[in-house]
Amino acid sequence: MKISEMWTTMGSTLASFMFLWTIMRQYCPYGVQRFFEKYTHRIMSYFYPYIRISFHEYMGDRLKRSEAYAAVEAYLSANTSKSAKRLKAEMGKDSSNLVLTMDEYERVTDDYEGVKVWWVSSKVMSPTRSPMSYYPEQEKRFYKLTFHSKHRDTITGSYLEHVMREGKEIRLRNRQRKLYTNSPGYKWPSYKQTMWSHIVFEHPATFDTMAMDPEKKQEIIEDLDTFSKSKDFYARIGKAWKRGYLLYGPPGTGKSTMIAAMANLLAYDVYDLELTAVKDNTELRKLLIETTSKSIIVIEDIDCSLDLTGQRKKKGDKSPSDDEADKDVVGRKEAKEEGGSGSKVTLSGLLNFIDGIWSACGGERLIVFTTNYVEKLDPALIRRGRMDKHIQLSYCTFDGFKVLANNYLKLEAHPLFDTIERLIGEVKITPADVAENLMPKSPLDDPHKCLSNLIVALEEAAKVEEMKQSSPIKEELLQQNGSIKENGELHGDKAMNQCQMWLVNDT
Ligand SMILES: Nc1ncnc2c1ncn2[C@@H]1O[C@H](COP(=O)(O)OP(=O)(O)OP(=O)(O)O)[C@@H](O)[C@H]1O
Ligand SMILES: [Mg+2]
Repeated sequence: MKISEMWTTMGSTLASFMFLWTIMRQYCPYGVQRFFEKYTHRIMSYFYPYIRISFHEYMGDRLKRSEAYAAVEAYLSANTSKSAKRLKAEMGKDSSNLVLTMDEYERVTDDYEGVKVWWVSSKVMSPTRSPMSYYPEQEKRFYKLTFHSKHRDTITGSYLEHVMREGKEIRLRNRQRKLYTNSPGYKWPSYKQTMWSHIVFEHPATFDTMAMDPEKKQEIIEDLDTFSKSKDFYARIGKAWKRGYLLYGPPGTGKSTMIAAMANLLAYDVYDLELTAVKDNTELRKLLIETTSKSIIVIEDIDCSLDLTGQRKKKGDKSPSDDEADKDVVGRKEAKEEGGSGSKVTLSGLLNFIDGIWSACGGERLIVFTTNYVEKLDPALIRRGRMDKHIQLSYCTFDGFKVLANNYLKLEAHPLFDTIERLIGEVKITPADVAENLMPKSPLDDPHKCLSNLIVALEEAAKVEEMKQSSPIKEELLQQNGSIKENGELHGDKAMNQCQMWLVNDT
């Protein structure tokens, strides 16, 4: 018998067998079905000497996207996009180029040390849980690798290691850094939907553009650098690879800017956690699990986010100076209660979030809190181990001013610098205020004009300081009347007039 005839006979026999099997299945008891399936599989594998390995996008309870799947995706996008015929295009890093990956159900080949392997990208739709369920149908994507069984050791050993290593490197190179936020409001319950929504992170701040004491700046850079290279060290000392930073200081001193600079220095993603939008401690934990490594988890204005500060205080344990800040906290809480979406996150939930058992998953993460009122925070929240490094950001110094002058006006020296150096040592002015004065307001504003604006602002602020010291008028009174600061801007004239009026009334 000719070979072609043999194949034809075999094909038709198999087809008849499959047909019979389909009919039999309907009437066979389950046990008999299993028995047949098991042996069919064995017979098939005897004739079919190929091995298949699947890489599913979500494993287990689907809490996290599989790292292996992501690495394979990156590897294939770089190595096989030239041979694949159907491709998916996505915007790559810096939105400047397109990244091509294999489209679904596409098949490509790869060669490794003379061994040929096949990759197929595929997906299956998982059925909904019940006919009445409002869970949408889930897409389960996966890549399937097929190779001859005689190459088993090479493929499961060095080839897969090579794919993972290269895939991870490509992912790091092509990664668009992201700024995540936990979006409030109702979410359609779905396994696939993540707890975070994101946009591309494109903040231009760097440590070079930060106005602060140069030594302190260097110390922070070194600390961050050391942290990012300390994987083995953390493993050796038995600590989760994460570090807490507490940034505190008056408004406009650069806390948020520093977070952006940190993210840019280490090329990390940023997770901006809005605590008031987190329903309860369980949701907080889910959010934590969904963060990836190489990221900064930020909770801004931690003192205002929730009433975490007052929970351990007994009634009547308040100092009068606490009242001002407390108003903010209470105000927000009341607003939430009115809206009916109050958060049930507790202090202990937050403490566990930072260094509970779950906090170790993922690794290489910074947790950053910012606050204007460090003294109002619960000591447990900011103890070393949770918030390892406390960084105070303060009013602008002359060194800080020089950085800003260089950023805004490209000036390294100017005859007016001496005056500014003298004045800036006498008054408290935030870098945000200095920056605003240095900003050219019209095309005709030259550096001399901008520096003069700053000098005027500094002189007015100095006069106000002087009057405050020589009169019984309290600083709070001035600030309550909104005379010194309105929307974060320095209003010297207004403040001066107010002071003079009060002085006249006083005498
Ligand atoms: N140290 C600084 N170096 C450079 N620019 C700064 C610095 N501090 C503030 N600025 C400028 O002022 C603006 C406000 O700063 P930023 O938002 O970082 O202040 P903040 O400390 O986070 O204030 P808040 O406590 O109100 O959140 C920024 O856009 C930045 O341009
Ligand atoms: Mg801020």
